[in-house]
Amino acid sequence: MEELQSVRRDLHRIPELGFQELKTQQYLLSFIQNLPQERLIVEPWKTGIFVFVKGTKGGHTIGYRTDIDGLPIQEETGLSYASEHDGKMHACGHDFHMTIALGVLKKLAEHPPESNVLVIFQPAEEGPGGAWPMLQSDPMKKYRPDMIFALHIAPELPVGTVSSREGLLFANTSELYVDFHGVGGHAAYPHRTKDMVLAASHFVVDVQQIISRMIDPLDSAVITIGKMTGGTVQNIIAEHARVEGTIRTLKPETMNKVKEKIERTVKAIEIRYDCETSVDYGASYFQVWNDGKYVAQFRQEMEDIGIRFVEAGQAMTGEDFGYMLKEIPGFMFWLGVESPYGLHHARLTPKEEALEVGVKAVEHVIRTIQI
Ligand SMILES: CC(=O)N[C@@H](CCC[C@H](N)C(=O)O)C(=O)O
Repeated sequence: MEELQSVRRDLHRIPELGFQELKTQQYLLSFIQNLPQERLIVEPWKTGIFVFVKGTKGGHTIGYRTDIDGLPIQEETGLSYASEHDGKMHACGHDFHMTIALGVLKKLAEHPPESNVLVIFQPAEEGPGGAWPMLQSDPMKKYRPDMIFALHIAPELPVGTVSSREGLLFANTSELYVDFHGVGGHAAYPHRTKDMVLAASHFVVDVQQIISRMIDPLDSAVITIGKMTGGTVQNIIAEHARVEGTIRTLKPETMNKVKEKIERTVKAIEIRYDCETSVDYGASYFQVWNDGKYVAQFRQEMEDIGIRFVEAGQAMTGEDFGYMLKEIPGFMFWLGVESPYGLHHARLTPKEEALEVGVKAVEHVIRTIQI
C-alpha cells in the first residue's frame, strides 16, 4: 500500500495535458525499468507507452489500458502533494488509473501470468484522444489483444466496490466550438456595431432547447457549454465571441441529429445578428460498449475475491476507450473511491485505500478471465 500511495502522490504532483505528458512518461518508464525485465517488452509511443508481458503459456493476449493525462483545472484540495503544475490537475483520477496499472505490472513482472498481457499507457483521453491513433500504431498491430479492459474511478461509490453493466456504459461524445464574428465599436453606439457577446449569449440559451424540444425525452442527450469568451473591455462592443462545449448522446445517430440542429441554431443567429459564424466539432469519441460475456465473468470474479459488484447505470461521460472496445471485445468498469467532490472538480479527493482494491481486481481479471 505504501508504495502505491507514494507512486500515486508522485504522479498527482505532475499532471500534464494531452500529448504533453513527457514528465509522466519519464516517471512511468523509470518505474517500469526497475521491474524484473525478463518477460517485458517496453515500447514508448508518442507520450504513451506499450508494455508487452510474455505469458508462461502465451496463446491469447489480454489488453489492459490506462489513461495518463490531466485536466486544465487549478487544484483546490490543499493537499501536501497537490499539483505542482499551475492550472493543471489530475481531476479525473488518471493518477489513480496509472498507479493501479503500475501496481499490476509489478505483480505480472514478478509472477508472470499464463496469457500474454499488453498494458497500454494512453495519452490524451481528455482530448484530443489518444486511443484511436494508438489503435492504428505498429505496437498495437504487433501485440494486438484478443480482449481488452479498463477502469475509471467512481467518486460516488464506496471503496471496496466495483460497478459495470452489459452494453452501453458511456455515451457518444463530440466537442463543440462555435465562433461568432461581427463588428466591434463604442459601447454608446450599438446601432453601428454587430455585438457578438449578445449573439453568443443568445446561442447559449437557444441551444438548450434542442435537447428539451427536439430530441425524444426517452433518448437522452446533453449539450454543455463549459466556456464562453468574447470582447476586450467593458465599454467596447465585442467583435468576436466564442463558445466551447460538449455534446453527449446515447445513440450514435442522435449525435448527427443534435449536430444538424446546432448548425440550424447557429444559422439563425447568423441571420438575426448579421454576423459570420463557424462551427468546429473537435474530437469525438465512440460510445463505451461492454461485452456481456466479459461483464458476467467480471461480476463472478469480483464476488470470488470479496469485492462488491454493483450493477451500473448508463452514464453521459465519454471515453475514447470506446474506440478500442469497438474493435476488440471487452469491458470497462467503475472503481469506487468515495470522494465528496466529483470528477472534474478542483477538490476531487479519492480515497487511496481504493488503489489496492484496483490492483487486486485488475490482477485477478488478468489471471482468470476466459477468452
Ligand atoms: C471520463 C471523462 O470524464 N471523460 C471525458 C472525455 C472528454 C471528451 C471530450 N474532450 C469532450 O468533452 O467531448 C468527459 O468529459 O466525459
